Amino acid sequence: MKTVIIGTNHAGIAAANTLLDNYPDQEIVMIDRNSNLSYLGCGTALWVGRQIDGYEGLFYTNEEEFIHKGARIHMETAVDKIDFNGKKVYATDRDGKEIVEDYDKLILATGSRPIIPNIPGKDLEGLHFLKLFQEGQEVDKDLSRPEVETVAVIGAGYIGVEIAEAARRRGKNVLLFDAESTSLASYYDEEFAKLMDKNLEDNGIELHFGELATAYEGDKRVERLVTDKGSYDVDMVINAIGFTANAALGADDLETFRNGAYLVDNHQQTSNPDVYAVGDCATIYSNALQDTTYIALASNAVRSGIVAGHNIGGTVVDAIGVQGSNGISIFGLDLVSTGLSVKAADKFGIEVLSTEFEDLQKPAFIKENNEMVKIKIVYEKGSRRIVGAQLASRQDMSGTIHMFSLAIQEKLTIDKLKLLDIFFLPHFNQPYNYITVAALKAE
Ligand SMILES: Cc1cc2nc3c(=O)[nH]c(=O)nc-3n(C[C@H](O)[C@H](O)[C@H](O)COP(=O)(O)OP(=O)(O)OC[C@H]3O[C@@H](n4cnc5c(N)ncnc54)[C@H](O)[C@@H]3O)c2cc1C
Ligand SMILES: NC(=O)C1=CN([C@@H]2O[C@H](COP(=O)(O)OP(=O)(O)OC[C@H]3O[C@@H](n4cnc5c(N)ncnc54)[C@H](O)[C@@H]3O)[C@@H](O)[C@H]2O)C=CC1
Repeated sequence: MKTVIIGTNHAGIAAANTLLDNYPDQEIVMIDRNSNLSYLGCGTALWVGRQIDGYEGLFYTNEEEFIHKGARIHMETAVDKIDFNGKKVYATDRDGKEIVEDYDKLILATGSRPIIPNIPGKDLEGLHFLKLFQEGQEVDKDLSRPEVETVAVIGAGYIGVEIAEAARRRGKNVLLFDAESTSLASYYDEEFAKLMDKNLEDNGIELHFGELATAYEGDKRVERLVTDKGSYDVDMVINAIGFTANAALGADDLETFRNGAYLVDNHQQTSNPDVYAVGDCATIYSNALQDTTYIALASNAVRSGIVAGHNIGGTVVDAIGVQGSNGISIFGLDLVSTGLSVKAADKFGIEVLSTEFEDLQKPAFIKENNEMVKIKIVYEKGSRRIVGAQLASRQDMSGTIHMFSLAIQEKLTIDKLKLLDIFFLPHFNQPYNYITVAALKAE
């Protein structure tokens, strides 16, 4: 059987490796218009901010590995059209030559692309987006120019906050804009987002929230950013206002979600049984929402690629849904969340209650490495099942959010959490630790 995979980044790679490592009878063809693959975008802010030596370690595989495994791979080759009835993919390679690949099964792993602010001045130099490795290189080059003193970042979501920190670490004046009233508004309730806002301000980043960019101004290169509240002299602008699914290739032939992403079932199959979609170009099931949604994360891209690979290979594997777990670490402040915030639950019409607590991670007699932790647990009013959790600390709490991710997945109630067996050792936590106390406080 021959499977063609369009898109060879995190989702396409996971699907290809699953097929190549487990199903030797499979013929695999991979196609991507980019010149590189497996780049960890999450590392861009780290190397641009000089927190890691360079970008070399941010690629975890390469073209040769797939050739070695027996795949055929066309890089710098853009798919222009798919004939879903004739089961053929039409592409153009780097020399302008047409490539035609027929398929038995097709995997769409075409990912996402940045949303472009629809405002005047879009053709000026000095305007950046941050999706591809090449775009990270451009941002890094611009930041290296001494005449670039002031940087505007539009969008205070994950990318915007991370790249604002990076530009600040490079000694630039940084203005961070967002349409919402706080940073990270899609992921955290206000009392958590405001911790990040203060952290950003304490590190010299100028916040402009509830402010919408209306124009880029300048001669050849951007010189001013105009918003609905003012006009700011800037030397470069980084746009980070979200991603949209790259689903144009199948939009006329496959069922799509309200945001244009390919609708898939729990085998990653689209409305065409021979066509699968994975990663940022596809929908995903949220266990918190108990509904189909869209969450563009590498963690989801990898898992959906694995599910598609096994189902095509012949092993029935059901996707188990996700919670949208995510985390961010900025100037030493860590925020992690999973499932729904109260604000997100309200937006989706889910009636919830919440319980909060804040305490030192360990007993006060532990003087070293003992930071405050703030926790909020969100649970559904009727069922009392946990639907979300948020944590903030200068200490690593990723293990805790993984536990809450499982709790949401398994529909654990807040009442079941109250007496959960959580070990005590003063080196690690308190006898009454913050999870237990927050749960015990729940009404
Ligand atoms: C700066 C940044 C930081 C991030 N940090 C994190 C993080 O910390 N944690 C996290 O979970 N997620 C993070 N993400 C999100 C994560 O990178 C994406 O969710 C992930 O890349 C999705 O993988 P994908 O393979 O589905 O899509 P993509 O990575 O978008 O890859 C799609 C591929 O398809 C190719 N393609 C598209 N159309 C065609 C066509 N017509 N012909 C040929 N090839 C085509 C593209 O060239 C691309 O290589 C970050 C993203 C960015 C930009
Ligand atoms: N640590 C992590 O897990 C990371 C995850 N990612 C993922 O990559 C994807 C893309 O990240 P982002 O681009 O940061 O998207 P995002 O959705 O996280 O943030 C977009 C931000 O732009 C704001 N915005 C939207 N339109 C605007 C406008 N016209 N003017 C001003 N602000 C506007 C929104 O309010 C939002 O805060 C997301 O799915 C994100 O989860 C990215 C980086 C790190």
